[in-house]
Amino acid sequence: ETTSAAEHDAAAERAAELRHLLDYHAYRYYMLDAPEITDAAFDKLLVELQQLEAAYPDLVTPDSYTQRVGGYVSEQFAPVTHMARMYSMDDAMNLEELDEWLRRTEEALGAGHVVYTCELKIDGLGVALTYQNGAFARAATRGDGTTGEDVSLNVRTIRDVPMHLSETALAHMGADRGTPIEVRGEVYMPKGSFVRLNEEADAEGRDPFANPRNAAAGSLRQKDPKVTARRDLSTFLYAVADTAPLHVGSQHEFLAWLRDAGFSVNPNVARCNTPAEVHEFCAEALAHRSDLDYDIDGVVVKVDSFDQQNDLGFTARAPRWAIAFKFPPEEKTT
Ligand SMILES: NC(=O)c1cc2c(N)ncc(C(N)=O)c2s1
Repeated sequence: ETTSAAEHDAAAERAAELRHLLDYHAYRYYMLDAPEITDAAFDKLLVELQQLEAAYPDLVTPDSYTQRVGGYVSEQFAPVTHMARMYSMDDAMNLEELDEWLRRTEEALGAGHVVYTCELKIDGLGVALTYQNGAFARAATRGDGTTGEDVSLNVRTIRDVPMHLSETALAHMGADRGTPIEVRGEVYMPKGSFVRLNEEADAEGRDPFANPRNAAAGSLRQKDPKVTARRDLSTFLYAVADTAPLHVGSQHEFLAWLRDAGFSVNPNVARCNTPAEVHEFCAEALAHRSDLDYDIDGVVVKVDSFDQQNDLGFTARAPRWAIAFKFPPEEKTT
C-alpha cells in the first residue's frame, strides 16, 4: 500500500534519531567500555531501525549502524587508487642498524638532538580509510601502495572504526573541515579471537588459519560482510595521506588528533629525546610482546616533527624519516 508523505517523514525523523542513538551507545560500549543501556535495549533500537529501513529503503544511509552488522553484498573489492602513495618502511634488523639510522638521520637534519616518536609495529594488514565531511566514505586495502581493493562494506562492520569524526576533530581542521582525508592503519585480529576462530574451524572440520594476520586478511576479504561482522576484527590508526588539513605539526600531536576524532590508537607510544630512550622503548616493547592481545613484529621509530619529516623526504620506496626496528619471529607457545 502507498504510505502517506507524513508517515514517510515521521519514519525518516525516527530513523535519524535511531542512527544517532545507536552510534552513541555503540561508542560507549566498544570504545569507552561504559555502556549506559543493556544489550537487549540496544538490540531493540537496532531492530526498530532495521524494520524502518526495510519499510522505507530510501532511508538506508551508508553510515547507518545497520550497515555495521553486514548490509547487502555489493560489488566488493573494486580497485581503489589511494589519495597518496602508501609507502613501505626500511627495516633495521638489530640495534647496530637502528643506531646507524639514528646517526644518519641526526646528521641529515644537522639540528642537534632530534625528537622521535616510537610506536608498536602491528602485525596486521594495512588499510586506508577515507572520510568526507566527517563521515566514513570508503575503506581500501594497501594493495601495491598505489592501488588497493575496496573493502568498505567489510570495514564498516569493524566496531572500533568510527562512522563519523568527532566535532572536536573537525573543529581542529578549521576551514579545511570539508577536505576529504585518508587515514591509514592496521586491521588486526586479537589473539583471543584468533584462538576461538580456529577452535570453531576445527569443530567444523575447516582448515585453521596459520596466524592472526592471515585470519584478519581472510576475514577482510570475505564476500559476505555478515561473515566479517562475526570475526571480531579491530584496528589501530597511525598515519594520514596529507597532514596539512589537520593543522597538526608532529606525529605525537597527530596521534592525539586521531584519538580525539574517535579512532582506535595504540596506547604504547612515546616521544624519545635521545637514542638511549629509543633503545629503552624497543627493549620494553620486546619484553612485553607476549602480554599484548595482538601480534607485533617490531617498533616504528619516526622523526616526530612534520617539518623535519618534510626536510628528509622519501626514497623511491620509503620515507627517510621512519625506520622499522624488527623483532625476531615470536616463538609460539602452542
Ligand atoms: N608500512 C608502514 O608505513 C607502517 C606499518 C606500520 C605498522 N604495521 N604498525 C604501526 C605503524 C605505525 N605506528 O606507524 C606502521 S607504519
